[in-house]
Amino acid sequence: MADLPSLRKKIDSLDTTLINLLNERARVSLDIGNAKRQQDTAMDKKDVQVYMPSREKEIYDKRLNHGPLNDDSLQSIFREIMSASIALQTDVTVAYLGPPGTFSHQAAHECFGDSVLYVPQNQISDIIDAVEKGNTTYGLVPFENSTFGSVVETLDRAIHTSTRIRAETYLAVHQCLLSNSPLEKITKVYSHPQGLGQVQQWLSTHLPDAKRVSVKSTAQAAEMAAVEVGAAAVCSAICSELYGLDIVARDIEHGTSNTTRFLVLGKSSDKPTGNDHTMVRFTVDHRQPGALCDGLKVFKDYGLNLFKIDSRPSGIRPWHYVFFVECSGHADNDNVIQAIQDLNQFSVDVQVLGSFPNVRADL
Ligand SMILES: O=C(O)C(=O)C[C@]1(C(=O)O)C=C[C@@H](O)C=C1
Repeated sequence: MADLPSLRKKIDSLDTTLINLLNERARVSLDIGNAKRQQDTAMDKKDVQVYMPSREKEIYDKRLNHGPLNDDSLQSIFREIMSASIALQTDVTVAYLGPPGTFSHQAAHECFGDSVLYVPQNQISDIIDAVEKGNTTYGLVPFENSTFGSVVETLDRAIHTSTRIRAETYLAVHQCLLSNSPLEKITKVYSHPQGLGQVQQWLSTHLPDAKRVSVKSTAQAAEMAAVEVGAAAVCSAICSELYGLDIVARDIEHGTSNTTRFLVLGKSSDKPTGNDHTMVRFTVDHRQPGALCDGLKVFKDYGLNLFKIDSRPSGIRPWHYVFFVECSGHADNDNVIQAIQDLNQFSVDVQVLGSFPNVRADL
């Protein structure tokens, strides 16, 4: 084997080649950005889409990794290459549920990397407002958790939105109990309702008498617990350093594989990849017997698989609901177009909330 100085010389030379290649790639990315702007002259320049989940999936899927780097390491490296790439094409901002240290912050970072600007928002509806008003390029919202279910704040705001889903991303969620008081002195526990829901069994066993207080986010809970004796927060371990709190207990979520699914929102969806999902929102006239059943049957008629159904009160009158349905396919696919057309016969206010590449290997 060669000696250390000559191996390091080899690394130096490879680094120079890598930097040159990365800059060559960056120049092509700048050209892509200009081509996108020229393609759609009618579009407000601000609205040109630089984040292309369909293209990223293609890049990740076709990469032939012969090692010794493992796939996860390579994925992280490419994540940062593409983060720098989109930031070259335009100034990208991503709104997320703040303050820093929330699981949303981590999910946004895993999706967009280091080179974009993250803008914390006080509540989920503010994220959607920011995308709608054009105050941010993209927004990331929590959609559902594998343990505690749908994030109702997201659904309720999604009843009235002109934003479109552009991508989905999943994050493994490990909840911790953070406090500057020992467990036996904790009388109050702050968290987002999802955080409290995911750890309710643990709290019932270990802190049955502590008051549970819902706040706007897990990191806000940490901020509050940091200035109150006897208070704790259910949040990410990252908040320990960020807000100066001790980790009293780790991994207190119920069950295994606690995972949260997030949606990336923008002004438009991306193009089909061949493995996409579409989210549709509609209401039915419940005085018409079988209206919901007939509405759902159209998906079967066109060979579309259904993955998720949610309903939320419409806010129009009591016992009137808005339905959210997630099906296979892309809104530009013929069978999805036809299914939506038929759905209009059985329901009102049908709205496609967006199509996005499916990133789950099991679907
Ligand atoms: O192909 C594009 O549309 C690009 O903008 C280039 C590029 C890349 O760097 O490869 C950049 C960001 C996108 O999310 C996907 C791909």
